[in-house]
Amino acid sequence: MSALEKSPETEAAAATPLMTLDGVSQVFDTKAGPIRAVDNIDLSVNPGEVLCLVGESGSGKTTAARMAAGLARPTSGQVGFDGTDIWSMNRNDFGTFRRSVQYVHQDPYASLNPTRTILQTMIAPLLKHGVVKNKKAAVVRATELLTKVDLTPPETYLSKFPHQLSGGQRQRVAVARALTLDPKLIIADESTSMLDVSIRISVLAMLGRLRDDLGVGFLFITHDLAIAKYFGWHGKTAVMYLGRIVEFGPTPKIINAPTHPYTRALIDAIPEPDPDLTKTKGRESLRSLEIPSLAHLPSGCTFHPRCPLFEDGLCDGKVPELMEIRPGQSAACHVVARDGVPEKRPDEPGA
Ligand SMILES: Nc1ncnc2c1ncn2[C@@H]1O[C@H](COP(=O)(O)OP(=O)(O)OP(=O)(O)O)[C@@H](O)[C@H]1O
Repeated sequence: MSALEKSPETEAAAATPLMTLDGVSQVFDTKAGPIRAVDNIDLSVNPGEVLCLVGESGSGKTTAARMAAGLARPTSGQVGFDGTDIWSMNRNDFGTFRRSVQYVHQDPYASLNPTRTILQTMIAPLLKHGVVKNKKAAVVRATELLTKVDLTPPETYLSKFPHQLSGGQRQRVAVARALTLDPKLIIADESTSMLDVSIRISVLAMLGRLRDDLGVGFLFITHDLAIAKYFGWHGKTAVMYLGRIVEFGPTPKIINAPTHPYTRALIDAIPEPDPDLTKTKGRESLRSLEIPSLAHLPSGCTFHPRCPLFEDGLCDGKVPELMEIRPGQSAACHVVARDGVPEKRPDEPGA
C-alpha cells in the first residue's frame, strides 16, 4: 500500500466524528422565565475539520460551544467525543476528553492568570498532566510552543506577566497554552474579535497555520461571516439564529450561494468590499431589525417577523426543520424548501 492510500482502519477512524452534538438543548431559568438558549441542534466536527458557528450576539454560539467542551451539561441531547457520550464517561475518560478539547476565549486577559508569568502559565499544565518529565523539559516545550504562535524570541516573553503584553500577544499565549496538552479539538470562541484589525489578521493567519500544520479540529465561533470565510473556507459553516441552526453546509456554498434568508441578510450586513461576498449581496431587506427576545419567541419560524419571504399562516405556524436544499447544504425555511431559493432581483449585481 502506498503512503497516500488509507488503510481500512484509517478510513474507519476518519468516518468517526471527533465531536458530536446530537439533539442538544440548553434551557436557562431566568427571571423572565425559562429561555431556550440552544434548541435541539445537531452538529459534528470530524478529525482535522473546521466547523464555523456563525450568528449574531445571543444566538447561542457560546452556549453550544460550552456544551461541546464539556463545560456545561445539556438540558437534553447528547454530546459525543470519539464516539462516546461524554456525560456517561468515567472520571478518567472525562479527564482525557477535557484535555483533548481546548477552549480559547474571546478575552485572553480574563482567561490568563494575572499573577502568573507566561512561563508559569505554560508549564503548569505540562507538569500537572505529566506531558513532560521535569521542569527543564517543560521550559523547552513552553519555548517551542511560544515560537509556534510567533512569539519570538520566546525567552523575551517567559518572564512577563499578562498585563505586560499587548492584546494580540496575550491571545497568542492563550493559544500556546491551549496547545500544551496536544488537543484534538480547539474551540476558538470569537478569539480574534477583541483585537485591532491588523492584529486580528495576523492572529488569524497564525491560527490558520496551526490548523494546517497540526491537523487539529476547530470549532470556530464568530459573528462575522467574512472571518468564517477566511478561516473556514475548506470546512463547514453552521448559521445559528435564536438557538437554532438555520443553515448548514460547506463554507464556500454558505458564502457564495446562501439559501436561508437570514444567512443572506448576514452577508448583506458585511460592510467590507469583499468581491465574493458582494456577489451575493443586495438580495434581502429585512422587515424588521429587531431581534426577538428568547423569553418571548415568535411562533413557528422564529425569523418570521424579520423575514422578507414571510408568508402568513405558513411561517408563523410550524417550526421549520433543516432540509437539504442543495447537495450538502440545508436550510430551515418553509418557503425555500417549497419554492427553492428566490431568483435574483433585477437590480442585483450579476442579475
Ligand atoms: N448562564 C446563563 N443564564 C441565563 N441566560 C444565559 C446564560 N448564559 C447565556 N444566557 C443567555 O443565552 C442566550 C445565548 O447566549 P450565548 O452567549 O450562547 O450567545 P452567543 O451567540 O454566544 O452571543 P455572544 O456572541 O454575545 O456571546 C443569551 O440570551 C444569553 O443572555
